[in-house]
Amino acid sequence: MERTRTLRIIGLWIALMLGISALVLARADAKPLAIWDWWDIALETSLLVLISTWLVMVAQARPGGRITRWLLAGLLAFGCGSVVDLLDEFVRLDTLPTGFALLEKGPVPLGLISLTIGLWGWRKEQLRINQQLRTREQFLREADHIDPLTQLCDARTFDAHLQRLAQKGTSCSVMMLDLDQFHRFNHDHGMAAGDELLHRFSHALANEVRHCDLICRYAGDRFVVLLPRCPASLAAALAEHLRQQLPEPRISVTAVYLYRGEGPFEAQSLLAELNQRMIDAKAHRQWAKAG
Ligand SMILES: Nc1nc2c(ncn2[C@@H]2O[C@H](COP(=O)(O)OP(=O)(O)OP(=O)(O)O)[C@@H](O)[C@H]2O)c(=O)[nH]1
Repeated sequence: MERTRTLRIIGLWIALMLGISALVLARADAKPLAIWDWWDIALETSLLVLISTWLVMVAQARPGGRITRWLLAGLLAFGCGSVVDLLDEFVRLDTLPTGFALLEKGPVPLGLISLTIGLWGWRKEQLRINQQLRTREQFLREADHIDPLTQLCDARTFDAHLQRLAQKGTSCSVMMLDLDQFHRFNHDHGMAAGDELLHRFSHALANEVRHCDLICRYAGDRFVVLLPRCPASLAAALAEHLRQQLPEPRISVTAVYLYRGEGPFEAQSLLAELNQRMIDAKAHRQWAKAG
């Protein structure tokens, strides 16, 4: 469809160029070769080449419709004016019959008006499309269970992915990170500062894992990372590294992980085991602090 339209536009453009040239050259007096301005000729010719390129680009890139018609009509009119400007280098336009003055002065302003209307419509169209995309993105976010504060997946998405991996029997490590005494941080610095911390920490996490890994905000201050085909040794190193990514020295984070080798496994029991590890690690931390 776009190809046919492009060919039609190119055909119309060539016909217009030839028609105007034939009309002008047949009636105007030629200028002597000695006064031809080669710089102007080169400039006017390159303008025509540019306009031809724009015509092809608009015809190919835009869907049919009113806005496209304004743009194409504007470019064609502007192009006709440029053809006359180029001919002006070879013939004396003031020797043309009076009616031809329109051909010299009319197309460029008309073309610019038409282009302006087309561009204005294009802008409005783009704003509408952007709005639609934002709405669609919002819908997708909600449908895909994205946490609005951190922009990470939520627990449901994580459970679904873990379940799929468990059924397939892909080896993986699963990590859980939980902020320590986050309620105190909220209490001391305010909920807004707590939100900011969660936001920045989730960004830091996202920057540190591989593309194939999935990070989720599992609950308030608890994050989980699903690491397909990640051996336990790598998970251990990553847990230590991620613990250091907390962008706030007044608080710490506890990280635990589990590894499952090739072969189907029970997703729920893995999560239960991981939760137990977290409880043990927190208790150990409290105990060490008290001691
Ligand atoms: N600022 C902020 N706080 C949240 C959000 N979601 C949950 N919380 C807070 O996170 C805190 C979690 O409390 P706990 O589960 O006791 O965890 P903790 O205080 O980190 O204690 P430990 O995990 O035992 O170290 C609560 O005070 C919640 O109010 C949130 O979106 N923003």
